[in-house]
Amino acid sequence: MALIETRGLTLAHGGQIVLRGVDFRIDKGEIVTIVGPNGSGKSSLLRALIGALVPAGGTVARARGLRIGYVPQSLAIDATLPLTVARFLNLPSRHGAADIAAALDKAGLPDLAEQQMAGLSGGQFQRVLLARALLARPDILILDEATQGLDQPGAASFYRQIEAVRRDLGCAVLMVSHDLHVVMAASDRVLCLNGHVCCEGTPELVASAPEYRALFGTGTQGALALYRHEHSHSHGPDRHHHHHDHDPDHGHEAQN
Ligand SMILES: Nc1ncnc2c1ncn2[C@@H]1O[C@H](COP(=O)(O)OP(=O)(O)OP(=O)(O)O)[C@@H](O)[C@H]1O
Repeated sequence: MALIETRGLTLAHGGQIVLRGVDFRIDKGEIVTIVGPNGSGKSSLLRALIGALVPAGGTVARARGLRIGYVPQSLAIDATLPLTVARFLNLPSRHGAADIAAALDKAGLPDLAEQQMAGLSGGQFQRVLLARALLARPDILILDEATQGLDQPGAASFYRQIEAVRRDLGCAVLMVSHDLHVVMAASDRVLCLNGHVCCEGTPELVASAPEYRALFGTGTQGALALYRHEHSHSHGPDRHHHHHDHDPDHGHEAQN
C-alpha cells in the first residue's frame, strides 16, 4: 500500500488550473524528488498531498494514520523575539526534553537547545525545522525547497543529513528541489512537472528525457554527469533493478 497516492489529480487556484491529471504514488522508505520550473505546480502538489489544498479534480489517498513531517521553504521569525530552539520546538505542542534532544541530534544539531533562534545560521535554522518535523515521528518527510538560501556546500550537507535521517528512521522522503545535481544522485525517483507530469522515473531516465532537457537545457548535462560519477562510486550494480524503474502501467509521456 502506498503512503500517498493520487489519481488524475487536478489542482487550481481561483479557477485557474495549475496542475493537471497527476497519477503519483510514494511508498515506504522511498526518496522521491519533484523538479520543474517556477510556477510549474510543485508547491501546489505538496500542499494537496498533505491535505492543505483541495483538489479541483481526481483523488488523493493517504495511508490510514499516516504521520507526515513537513519542512517548509523558510519561516519568518521576528529577530527581536527572545526564543530558544527548545521553546520553538515546543510550539505548538509540548515535547519532553529527551524527545527534543533526540530530534536535534538526528537533525545534526546536538547541544543547540538553549541557543536563540535569532542567532542561528541559515543551515542551522533549516535543521531546526527538520528537527521540528522529526518530532512528529513521520512515516514520510516532505520538504519544500528546504535548502533555499543555503550555499552549495550548505545544501549538500543538508541533503546528507536527510539521507542519514532516512537511513535511521526508514521514513520516506518527498522533496521539491532546485539543486538538481545534488538531489538527482540521492533520489530513487524523480518527477518532473510543468503543469502536468512531463516525465518521471529514475534520475538517469529523467535526465535523459527530451521533455526534461527541453525544460532544463544544459543544466541536465551536469546533473547526469555527477549522477553517473556518484553512481559508479557509491552504489551497487543492483540499483538499476529497482522496482520503480519505468513502470509501463504508470508511465507518463509528454502530454503537450
Ligand atoms: N494561493 C495561490 N493563489 C493563486 N495562485 C496561486 C496560489 N499559489 C500558487 N498559485 C499559482 O499556481 C501556479 C503554481 O504555483 P506553485 O507554487 O505550485 O509552483 P511551484 O512549481 O512551486 O513554483 P516555484 O518554483 O516558483 O516555487 C503559479 O502560477 C502560481 O502563481
